[in-house]
Amino acid sequence: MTRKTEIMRPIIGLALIASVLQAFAGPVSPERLLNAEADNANWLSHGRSYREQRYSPLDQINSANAEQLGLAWYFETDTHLGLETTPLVIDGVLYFTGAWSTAYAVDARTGALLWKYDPEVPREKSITACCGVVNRGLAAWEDKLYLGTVDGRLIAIDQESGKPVWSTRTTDPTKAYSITGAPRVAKGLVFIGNGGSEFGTRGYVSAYDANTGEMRWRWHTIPGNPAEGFENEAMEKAAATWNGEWWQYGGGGTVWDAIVYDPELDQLYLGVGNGAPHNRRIRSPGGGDNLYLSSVVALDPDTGDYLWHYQEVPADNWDYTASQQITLADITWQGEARKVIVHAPKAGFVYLIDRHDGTLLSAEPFTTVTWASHYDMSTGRPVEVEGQDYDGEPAMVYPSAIGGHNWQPMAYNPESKMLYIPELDMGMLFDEIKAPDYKHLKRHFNTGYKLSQDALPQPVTQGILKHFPKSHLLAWDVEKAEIAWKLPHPYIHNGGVLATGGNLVFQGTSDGRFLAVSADKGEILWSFDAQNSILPGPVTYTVDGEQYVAVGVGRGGALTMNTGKSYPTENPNNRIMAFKLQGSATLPPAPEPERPLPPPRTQASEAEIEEGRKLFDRFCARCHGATAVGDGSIPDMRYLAPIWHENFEAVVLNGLMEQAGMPRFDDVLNAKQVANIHAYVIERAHEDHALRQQTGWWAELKAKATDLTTRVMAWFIRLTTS
Ligand SMILES: O=C(O)c1cc(C(=O)O)c2c(n1)C(=O)C(=O)c1cc(C(=O)O)[nH]c1-2
Ligand SMILES: [Ca+2]
Repeated sequence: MTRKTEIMRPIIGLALIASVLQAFAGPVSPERLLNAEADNANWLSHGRSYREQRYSPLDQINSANAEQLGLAWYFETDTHLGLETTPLVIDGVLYFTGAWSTAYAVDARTGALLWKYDPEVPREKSITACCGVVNRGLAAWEDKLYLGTVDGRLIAIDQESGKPVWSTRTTDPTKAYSITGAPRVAKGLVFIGNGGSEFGTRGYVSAYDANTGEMRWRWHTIPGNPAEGFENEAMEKAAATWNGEWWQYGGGGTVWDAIVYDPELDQLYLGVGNGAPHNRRIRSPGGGDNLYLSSVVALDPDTGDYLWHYQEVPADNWDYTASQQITLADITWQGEARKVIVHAPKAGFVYLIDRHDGTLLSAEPFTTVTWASHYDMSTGRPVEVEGQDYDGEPAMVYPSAIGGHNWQPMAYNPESKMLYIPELDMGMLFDEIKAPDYKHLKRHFNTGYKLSQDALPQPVTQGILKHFPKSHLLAWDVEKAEIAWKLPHPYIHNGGVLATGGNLVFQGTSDGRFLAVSADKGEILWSFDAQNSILPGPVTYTVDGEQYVAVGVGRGGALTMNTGKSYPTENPNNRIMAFKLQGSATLPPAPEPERPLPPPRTQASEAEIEEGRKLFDRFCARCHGATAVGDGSIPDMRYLAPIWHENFEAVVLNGLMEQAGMPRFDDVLNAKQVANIHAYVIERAHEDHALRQQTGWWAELKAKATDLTTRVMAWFIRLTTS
């Protein structure tokens, strides 16, 4: 080596560091987003980079020192209605969202609040948020952040001040649309979809100018009424795969979570949702694949023109959305280098899809799957199992409508080619409502099967001991298309995943533990008691050279609201918690739950209470929980204070508490029916109270089981208390 190069070396080094620092500071420029994977200090977009792998190379916290992790700080939001957010981390600031589509900015080192932006969503909107008034996060572009609101607005916020810059309506307010997903940004455009298929909507994605909010294009995922003409050729082609008058029911296909830009191939991928109603015989009598339901669709990001699609579940019948996280990877598949989409949606298979043209390379089950035996690789189509379509006969189907994996983010390590999936191994009984009895209700679930606590696996008839609902953290070897290891969790519906270069995988659990797990072996190395369930995906970042891991804590969303609480103390407000090595902050003790005594039993007959139970299952359980066991995010019907019993009818029928988010039900219920629901709720309160009066280990176990539910537990309780 010459003397000159020896002198040059540190100078070049310094210049490199300076240019890297420059690239990684200030507004979130297009270049910064394209290079997000190398920007270890930050978490610039929903899935960390455009490839949405949720992998960070940071290794200061690693499998050798993870047991020294501790709480660095926590930030308490002012609601308890569910936290599904993935925070963005931009130059020392965390930007995240909470219930009612509220956005927050906090100091990444201390958790101190910098600003809060509340878009003031009208509270009556809660009725058409299928799965809670939750929000999964923000997108950043230059000096702005983008927020989708549960009432269907897309809002640009100034990053520094938290003040709105522009706002636009992306949905028709007279229809049951909602937004829970994070917007995505690329090429100066903000992409946003919506939810609402359970109520009967037609899905679409829109692109808006990031600076002005002007709409550039909109692409519907399914055809509308052919008599009104088709928006494009893709819709005309799709219409040939539908029958009947599907547009009367909306048809579905909402893009409520995954939208991913592929900078290498300059394509935009949509995860398209389920059919509306779920029951295909009502939705499209006469059959058909019902394109583009349950498909991954590729569009031209500039124009919204259709490029290709792959339909994972033709003629969806089970709420099998393809909306779940889309991850981009470069792998070797059967000896060839391939650019693939790695997808593990509700239907229970890991799909490898070629990003060039949508060719299916592999589809292998990662959980119990009974609806299809396998995929025919010559056609790319699933082979459905007879009887699983619940045509005439009820059928226990795996996965359930919640899916083998839902919105909880997974993580993919591009070095080891390992995918970490928060899995749910659970089935559900589909019991069809036949076409003449089916009534479409505007503000309520329209599934085409019975919504009942009896939809749960029944121990005797369904071999429950073999098929007790379970949940695992799965390590899936993508190139081998098989499970590498499985970490079982004690309860269902666990949180999203983060993978790091420190041989670690982070995941929160339903029973309130935040875990560091060794990535190679699946061993729990560290665990923290977070006092509440953890559902979203964690993120990691550095400030002043120190690595942090942050995660949202709090119940809410489809599954916890329906299955009840799995944490024994009262749920505190939703929080963001950040951890670091030697972190020494502590949480105040969680309060004990208050359990007011139930009022005297009513005069209602057994038949009336049973009628109340059915109505509760149909209209109330999706938020207040099966068997009226609440998850703590909204009032638990077993522990209502006297004032709510006195005003029960006014609350349920007349919207007395509408401004707090409790919808009115006078469109579907009358006073007599509400009285029956009330009688059922009081009965459940007495059952619960009696259970808690008993002593001994058996009684204790049962009392515990009433909170630590899963609906199977609910069934068990009903059996053992009746
Ligand atoms: O079809 C739809 O429009 C739609 C929307 C959403 C949503 O926006 O949250 C969910 C679902 N479906 C869904 O099927 C589902 O399991 C689900 C879970 C959750 C959640 O936040 O926990 N949302 C949704
Ligand atoms: Ca759905």
